[in-house]
Amino acid sequence: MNGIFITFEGPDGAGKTTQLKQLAEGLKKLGHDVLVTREPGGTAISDQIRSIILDPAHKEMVDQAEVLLYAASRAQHVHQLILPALQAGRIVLCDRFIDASVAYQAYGLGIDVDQVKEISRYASSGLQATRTYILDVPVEVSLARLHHRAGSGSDAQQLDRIEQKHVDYHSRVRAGFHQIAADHPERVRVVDANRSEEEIAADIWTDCNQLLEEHISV
Ligand SMILES: Nc1ncnc2c1ncn2[C@@H]1O[C@H](COP(=O)(O)OP(=O)(O)OP(=O)(O)O)[C@@H](O)[C@H]1O
Ligand SMILES: Cc1cn([C@H]2C[C@H](O)[C@@H](COP(=O)(O)O)O2)c(=O)[nH]c1=O
Repeated sequence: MNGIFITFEGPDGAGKTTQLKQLAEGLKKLGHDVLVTREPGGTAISDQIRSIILDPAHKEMVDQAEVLLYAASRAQHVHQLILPALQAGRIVLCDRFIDASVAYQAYGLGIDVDQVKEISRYASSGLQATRTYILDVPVEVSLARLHHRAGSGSDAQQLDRIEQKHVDYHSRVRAGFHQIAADHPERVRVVDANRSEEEIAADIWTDCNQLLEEHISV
């Protein structure tokens, strides 16, 4: 497979989408063929599953169903969209991937980490990201950004079922991301996201260009 698979992770509202878009624009300007996608979502079926998972009315959803719905969305996304793009040599930038299942469902909900990883591995046929940027920010900052976005102008939206969870849950998720970074130092870069958009983008740009140079020279 010739393409490069880059994922963005971190707590809700950390600024992943903002940074992913900036990186995509920069890479496109250099002439790279970039696919921007997200989880849950990315295909028609995966987007329908996303609506079921995130609907704030679905408060009765059991943990097992949540894990399997994220995995089902991922299975469709990986096989229909991501793998063909990587086989065509494209750079795939994905807003969340398997680390989100480990952080939110394993560390957040308390489900066994290995079980969540095994289900995700099956769903993705073992696909792993080449590089993962974890945007790290104190939970009170990311939740404040979310509330600000929810209440502002054209971006206005209701908080989804996961975003509405208690601050203690979001703190466990953040700690989970820290553990993932410690477990995978070769793949994961933790980026201090409690800075300006420009400072964060500059760090990601530097690291990503180095990654591309390494990839080309292999
Ligand atoms: N560095 C930053 N400083 C201050 N505000 C920011 C920064 N980056 C993004 N924001 C703002 O915070 C809000 C959340 O940003 P964004 O949508 O990029 O986060 P996200 O991590 O993708 O959120 P979600 O988890 O909901 O997908 C937006 O209103 C965005 O404009
Ligand atoms: C892939 C994935 C996502 N989540 C959570 C994380 C977020 O709260 C939502 C997705 O919303 P976003 O605005 O697109 O970030 O879903 C999860 O719990 N598990 C996963 O595997």
